[in-house]
Amino acid sequence: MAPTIDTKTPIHHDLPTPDPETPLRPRQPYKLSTLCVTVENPSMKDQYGSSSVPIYQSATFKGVGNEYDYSRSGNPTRSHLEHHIAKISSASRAFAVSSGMAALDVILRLLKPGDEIIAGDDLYGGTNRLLTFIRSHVGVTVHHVDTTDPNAVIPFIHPTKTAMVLLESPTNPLLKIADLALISKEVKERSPGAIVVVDNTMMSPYLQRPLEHGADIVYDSGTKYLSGHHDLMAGMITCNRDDLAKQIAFTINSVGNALTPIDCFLLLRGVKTMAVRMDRQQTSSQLVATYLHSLGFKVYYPGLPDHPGRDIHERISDGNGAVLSFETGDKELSEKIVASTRLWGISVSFGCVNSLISMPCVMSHASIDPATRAARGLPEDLIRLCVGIEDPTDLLDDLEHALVDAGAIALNPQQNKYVRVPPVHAVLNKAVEQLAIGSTSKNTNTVDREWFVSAPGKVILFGEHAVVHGVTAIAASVDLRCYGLVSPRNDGKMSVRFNDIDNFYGEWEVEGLPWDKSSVLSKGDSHPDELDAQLIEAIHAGPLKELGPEKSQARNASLAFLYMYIKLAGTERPSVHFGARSTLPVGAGLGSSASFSACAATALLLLTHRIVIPPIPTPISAEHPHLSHQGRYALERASADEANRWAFVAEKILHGNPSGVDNSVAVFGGALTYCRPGFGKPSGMEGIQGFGSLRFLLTNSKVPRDTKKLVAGVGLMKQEQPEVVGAILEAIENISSQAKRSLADSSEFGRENLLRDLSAMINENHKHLVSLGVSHPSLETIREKTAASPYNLSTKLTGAGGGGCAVTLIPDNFSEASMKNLLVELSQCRFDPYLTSVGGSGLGVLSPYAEHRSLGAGVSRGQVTPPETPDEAEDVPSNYDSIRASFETKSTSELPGWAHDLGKWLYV
Ligand SMILES: Nc1ncnc2c1ncn2[C@@H]1O[C@H](COP(=O)(O)OP(=O)(O)OP(=O)(O)O)[C@@H](O)[C@H]1O
Ligand SMILES: C[C@@](O)(CCO)CC(=O)[O-]
Repeated sequence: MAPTIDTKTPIHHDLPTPDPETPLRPRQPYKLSTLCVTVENPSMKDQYGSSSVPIYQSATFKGVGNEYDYSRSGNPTRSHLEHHIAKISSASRAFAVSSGMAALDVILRLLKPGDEIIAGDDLYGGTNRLLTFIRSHVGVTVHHVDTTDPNAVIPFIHPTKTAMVLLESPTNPLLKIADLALISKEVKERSPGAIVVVDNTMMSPYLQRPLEHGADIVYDSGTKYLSGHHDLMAGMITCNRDDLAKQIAFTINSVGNALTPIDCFLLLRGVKTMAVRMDRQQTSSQLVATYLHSLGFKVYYPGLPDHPGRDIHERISDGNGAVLSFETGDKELSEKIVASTRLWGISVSFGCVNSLISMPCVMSHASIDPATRAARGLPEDLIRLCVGIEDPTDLLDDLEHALVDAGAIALNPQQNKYVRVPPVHAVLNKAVEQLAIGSTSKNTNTVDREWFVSAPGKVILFGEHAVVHGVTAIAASVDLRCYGLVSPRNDGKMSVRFNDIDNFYGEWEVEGLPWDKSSVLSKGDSHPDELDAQLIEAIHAGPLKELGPEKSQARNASLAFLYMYIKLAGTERPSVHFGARSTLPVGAGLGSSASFSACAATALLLLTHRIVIPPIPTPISAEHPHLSHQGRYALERASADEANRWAFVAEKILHGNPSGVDNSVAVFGGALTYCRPGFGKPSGMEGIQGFGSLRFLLTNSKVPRDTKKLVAGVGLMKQEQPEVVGAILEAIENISSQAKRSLADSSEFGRENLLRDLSAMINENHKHLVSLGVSHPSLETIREKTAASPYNLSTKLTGAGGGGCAVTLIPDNFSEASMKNLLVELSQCRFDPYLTSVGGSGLGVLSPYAEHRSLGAGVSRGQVTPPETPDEAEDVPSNYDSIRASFETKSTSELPGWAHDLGKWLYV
């Protein structure tokens, strides 16, 4: 069957420039983006006026001598697509086939044995593979040359033998630029019969139309930008020469690789949005390229000022596209970066609305053998980025996290910005970490066994108790912290000291602990959801058997620590001491247990190398703006997540049924909304802005209470009166979500309105907590005192209630004199009032690097002997100066300043 395509009559492009309305108001031709979205073919009007081209899903058409008879030869949906692509490609003819490679195959069938091709040396791997095939099976000679240099092409042009010059610009993946116009001219002058073919996939017709620059045939993989969604495969061939169009149509019809009607439909739909997609994608690409370039990576992108082909590219194209690549200097490092991204999908191909990352040498270009890759200058460590339409901030943030996780960049605390780590160091550092992680030998490095950590307490503004049952809570860190220090012993014992709980000291033989009652967790394993009841029982019956009910606080804290020690240190069993100290009131609703849990978990995770501190970055000269760092993020997110998971384990031991909000604030700091998983709705935490500017008064009623019991009490009430409690939970959820909205829109909303609304919500939330039975007369007294004239303040209980602390919102216009009076009044009632700021840093670790330590600040070995401490420190190597003695003897008020002065703290 002959193709139905009429190759003689050029396509009449629709949407011609409109006539001027008056000579004074000339009208411009429509822009390409308008043409892209307007799919109209004046010679194929739809009988029903459908606004979208219908899918003619029919293999055959009835009748004889009609325009369409068999879909291999022609199909109305395909005709529409071909007409449209021709229109936006400055072409008279277009052909749609089943893939980009099918398009090239059709084009290469123009060749005959003995012909010569000149092709680029940085071609897509699939192109290369097909060229190799036709070389051996058709007897065509292929010359690979650097087409970025027209002078390199000229010597290969033979007046009669050169049948085809195959060009790509920019090339994939090195983004080399070929002067399509100049090469076309040179070829035509020297070998008039040669055909110039351009693979335009990297640019799409929206950004580059090589037919306008002298090319004879252009092809595109329609799978990429033309369709834009990676939901179809297609190839497009365009040309302006009838002789070539005839041969191409003949081949497509003979081979039967024309595009199916449904794919034609999808492709046509995709093309309509191509202009907006490409605009967004290339704007983001420019940001990504600039960012990587500023870090000192070798970046290939024509939008960068130092790109060698930039001038030529600007002349022949309308934009820089959305593919770029960069070198890291090390293949292994590149593999780590690629594996560490979350938003950037690891995938071959490009042109999709989603961003992709790949390593050409192991993916799209793997079909080129390594020697050839090397000969063509394709770096093995090259990473290709294909930028999508996601928010560029997220793309940059994800990339930055991947670079940090892989060790390619690291925070330079002096400069407070990320800088590139020279590749050798990055790989070495990571190798050292790996070694440490993989080590099973007893740790002999003393410094490796001293870790000083700290974590903040929290104030819950809305949603305590309800959060345990799936309601969203709003909480923020407070400027009171727990500190944890793990330090070495060398006598086969392990010990704990809890200064804040009657200065409790406990000591055990390491080998005497109930190791056999615990299943050892492998390095990569997470703790299961359920606590190991057998281990808990064994710890109670063994190491803790002497601690009676009067020592329940110490017993619980020791249990939490021993449990994690046995679970985490099972293979190493280091002889260490752990001390905890807090500037927070213990058991008062300000999250003392969560900050203790975060400290104990983190110290143990560092001790057992399950989390590691990022290597010290080596500064480079190039400045670059830090994208996400706001005084935090010096500790990697993965480490923070792991610390948070284990802090939650300790919280379970201390609390019974914690929601996880307290430990999340202790680890991540700031202010956040938190919703516990498992309630059939979106869970997790989200940072909130606008909280940090609020002022709060915390008042400790000093009435002791037990969070575990209070939480269990609400749980019981829920079981007994599900409807009553359900309604309360719903009301609290409404408060939280309204508060979240108000805080998020505070600038629009107005500060005064925000404070007024928050006050009202505080009162309402407290009433619901009263209904849940978790208030206390002392808390009601604090409420009355703060609500009375002239203060008129709103107060609610915070945390578990039943005593503990109340939180009062302080309006901006609250006078200092009133504050003074209120503080006096509350103190006279024997309460402890405390003005606090919220939203500070989360988990912190004192940097282990000598460069970050302040000499002398913490050194006290031999100066002070901690009370009741055995002399085990004598066994510690003499070149080691522990900070333990000072840690255990500083007064609570001195503690934060002393810790701060020890050196650089790295925060989550
Ligand atoms: N500095 C510390 N040293 C040792 N153990 C501590 C320390 N801080 C808290 N704990 C442990 O946490 C327990 C207190 O937890 P509890 O949940 O009752 O209070 P909270 O966490 O301050 O209040 P909330 O959970 O309502 O915020 C203590 O009994 C102790 O076991
Ligand atoms: C009472 C509670 O909601 C907050 C304790 O600070 C318990 C929890 O969420 O784990």
